[in-house]
Amino acid sequence: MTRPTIVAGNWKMHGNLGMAENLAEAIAAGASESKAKLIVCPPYPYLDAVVRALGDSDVHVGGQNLADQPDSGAFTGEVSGTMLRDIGCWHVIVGHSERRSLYGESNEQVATKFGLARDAGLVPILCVGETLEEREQGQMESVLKAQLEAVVRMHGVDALQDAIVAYEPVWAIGTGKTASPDQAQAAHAFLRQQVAAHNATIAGVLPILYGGSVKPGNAPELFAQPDVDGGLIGGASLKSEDFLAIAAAAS
Ligand SMILES: O=C(CO)COP(=O)(O)O
Repeated sequence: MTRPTIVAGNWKMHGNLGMAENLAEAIAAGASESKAKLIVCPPYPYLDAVVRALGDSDVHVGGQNLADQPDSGAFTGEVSGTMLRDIGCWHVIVGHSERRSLYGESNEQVATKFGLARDAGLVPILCVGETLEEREQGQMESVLKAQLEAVVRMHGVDALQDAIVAYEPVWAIGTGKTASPDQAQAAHAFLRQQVAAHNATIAGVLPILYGGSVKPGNAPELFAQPDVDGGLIGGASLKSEDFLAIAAAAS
């Protein structure tokens, strides 16, 4: 079964308007070389400028988060999936480990956001991953299962049909410590098996990206793993040359 190869950049809370526009323009200029589908996720205030800077390139834009409330209402400081779709986003990251750990998002809250993203017409990028402590205590599989199953329980496995999963081991995020290709493959295969237990067809076409200190140097061996369908890139997505080099590794 064929799955799309996807390389997504999570810019996190970095940059300024000029940097966001320049980065988007440089990525748009190099995107036609890439066989992988490219997505960039800038901070909220720069989304509109990045959508414009990308013009009619094939690069899609995503939010980094969305409200756990539908459409609109008295929710100061929040941004709904409908608003993201309205300004030209096609994707949104849900359940990034920084949201889970720094802002206390539970598996259920992440699952709620996942459903609202889909309702708004966005393709959610569901992040899952274990901490170092959980891995060392042999809990990797149970953590991944709980994070994934919260979504399936709330929305059914069909909700994974137009979705992306990103395996991001917390210990590899921003640490320079990448999962080995074998470690990534084992986690990705486990996640795919979990989905297959509900529906093998959906599992077969579900893109599962790896995230955590991906760089141009380590991307080829990670992306060569059979269940690794691309990457969710943090630090290296802030330099167009690095992001495009990673994209080339996924082609
Ligand atoms: O958190 C990440 C992407 O969402 C990964 O970040 P780094 O690539 O900086 O480790």
